[in-house]
Amino acid sequence: MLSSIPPRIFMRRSRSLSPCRVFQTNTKDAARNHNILENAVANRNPIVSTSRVSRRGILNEEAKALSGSPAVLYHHLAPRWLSNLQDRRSSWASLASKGRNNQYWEKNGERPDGESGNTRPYGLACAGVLSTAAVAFCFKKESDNKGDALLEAARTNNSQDVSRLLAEGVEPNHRHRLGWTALMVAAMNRQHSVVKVLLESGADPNAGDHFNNVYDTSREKGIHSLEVLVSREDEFSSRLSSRAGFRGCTALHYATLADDPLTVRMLLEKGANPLQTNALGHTARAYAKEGEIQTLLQDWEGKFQEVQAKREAEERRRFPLERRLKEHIIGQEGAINTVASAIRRKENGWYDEEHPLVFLFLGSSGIGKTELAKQVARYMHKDLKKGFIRMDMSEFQEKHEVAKFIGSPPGYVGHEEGGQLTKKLKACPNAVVLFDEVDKAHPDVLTIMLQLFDEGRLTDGKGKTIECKDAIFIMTSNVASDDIAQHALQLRQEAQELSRRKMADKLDDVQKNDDVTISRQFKDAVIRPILKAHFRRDEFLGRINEIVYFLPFCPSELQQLVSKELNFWAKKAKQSHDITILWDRPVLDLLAGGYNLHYGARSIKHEVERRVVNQLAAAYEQELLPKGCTLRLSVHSEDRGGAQGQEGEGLGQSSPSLRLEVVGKDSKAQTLNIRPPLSPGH
Ligand SMILES: Nc1ncnc2c1ncn2[C@@H]1O[C@H](COP(=O)(O)OP(=O)(O)OP(=O)(O)O)[C@@H](O)[C@H]1O
Repeated sequence: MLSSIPPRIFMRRSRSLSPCRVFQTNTKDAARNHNILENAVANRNPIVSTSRVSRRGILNEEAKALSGSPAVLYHHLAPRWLSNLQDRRSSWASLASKGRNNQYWEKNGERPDGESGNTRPYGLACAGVLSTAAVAFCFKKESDNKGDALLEAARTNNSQDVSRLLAEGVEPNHRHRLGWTALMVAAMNRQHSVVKVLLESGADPNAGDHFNNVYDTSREKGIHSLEVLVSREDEFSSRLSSRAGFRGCTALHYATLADDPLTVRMLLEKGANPLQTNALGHTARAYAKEGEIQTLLQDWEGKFQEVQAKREAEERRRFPLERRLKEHIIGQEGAINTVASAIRRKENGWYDEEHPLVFLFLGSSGIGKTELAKQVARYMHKDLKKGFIRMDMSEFQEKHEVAKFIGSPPGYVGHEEGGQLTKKLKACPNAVVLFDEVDKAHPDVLTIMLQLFDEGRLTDGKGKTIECKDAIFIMTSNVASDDIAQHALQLRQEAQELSRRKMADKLDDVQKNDDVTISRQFKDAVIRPILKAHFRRDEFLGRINEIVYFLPFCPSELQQLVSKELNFWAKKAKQSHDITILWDRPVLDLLAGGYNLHYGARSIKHEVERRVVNQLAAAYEQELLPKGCTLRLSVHSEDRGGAQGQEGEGLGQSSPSLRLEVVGKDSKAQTLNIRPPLSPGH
């Protein structure tokens, strides 16, 4: 029977239990401590479920209370282990005898096939395999595993061994197979000299623990929970609760839990971030006892915030928002500058704090209105998902749909659900909120939006008020988009005419510039009246901080859009099929010809898919593209019909078409003869 117990459990070190001692315990104690494991399973993560952070919840109170007396600790823990082992042993035996080996054991041993009808031999075989697996598992942690030796030396405060191992090239951030680092072990066990050596050797004080709790880790790693518990207590610390969540805890969190001001100070001085939170969102200070560590962390948080603010300001100066936005958005310089300036005013405190920032993005479809809003959200909230709220206002065209927006009042259907906007704003009151196609919203919805823009707060159907003065609201609309596009095209034509004339007159100040600016006069005389007629309320338009104009793309921007698309597909071809795609400038011009003013960048995407990606897919299907080949795209304009089937275009046309060639190792190109998918021979 004993052979089915992982031998590792018998090999616990002095701090825990020796095998003989385990079995010397009296059964009365065992009964008292019975079912600890099951209770723990039933209550997986008490820390998550309680909103209040408590040291007591995370520290293993039993061990903490008894830590001063090893003898008492032994007597306390021994029955618990005995009872757990007995429980496990009987459950393994029963599983084995039923021929239902569990996942853990399947991982460690081979399950014989085809023995479903003969459960007894299978059960015995399993028991044998289980014990073999357990032995193998025990020996897996060999002393020659230098990374693990480092962890062990950190735990036992053997700074000489730590230094030697580091000098031999062991990675200072080496992790235990269950997720923690040597620095965390040393911090939790108050091993000051080891903490010092590790920090000096480059151990990262901000690395977070991958271990969450015994049960999650057991599931994730496919290791038995008892085994995980033993490892955590033996190789990390027995002072911590097996149920609390530790994922993301740094060495600073552990030093705080260990109530060790010296280590806390050492870590802070070596760059530990006191504002860093664990997976539960708690900083180290949340686990500090009142007193020295609490004050120390509070002081450093203040210092850190100052340094962080300075660093961010410096970063903004070095890499201004305009440049960041231009990395993702082609053209639309005027729109980018307007938005970036407004955000800069807000970030630097040069704005009206009583009102949120409100933009109206105007322009035709597919020219980057939504994309700009997304990039602003990304800048403001990094990659935080809830920092960007998108509301499709065409869903709020009817009067009764106001309820969907902010929630129904008490007694009405859907009251409990709450409103779509209010729910999301509650989760992130300073989000970037996009109201797409705002012109489609019902006037009653606009009234609510006006209140939101005006007061920077919103009351939901349950009567709860959400303060959102720090939010950024962006409305988009296609209203007046044709007028804007026509005006921009006209301005561009005039600018080109002017530069042509200047060139002809050999004047110096010729500007080769496709950028045009919508004139104030056009805005006042054309756009304002259209908006007024549409929204029918001056106060609504009056609350908009900036009306931002998006203009149709000029030829050079279209080429950039085509390049962006081709690069996207080339990357995909390389990653998925090891095919290299090359193209030249005329290809960009040819594909840019597919631009449609009404569909914007979407028409370019579509053109690239139609003329390039469809051909690639057909060629691949017909096995014309061997793995590792190079494919060249070029424009072919001879009046000889072109390679049959290329792009599926007709024969005998003189209009330029796209040619796909495979370039061989000898640099010779061979035109692909792609059969149209519907050809009879296919
Ligand atoms: N200026 C641009 N630079 C780069 N990509 C763009 C640009 N404009 C549009 N796109 C791309 O085209 C697609 C559609 O763009 P977006 O959603 O921003 O259009 P929109 O102006 O909001 O149009 P709609 O009014 O139809 O919502 C996106 O994939 C986007 O990445």
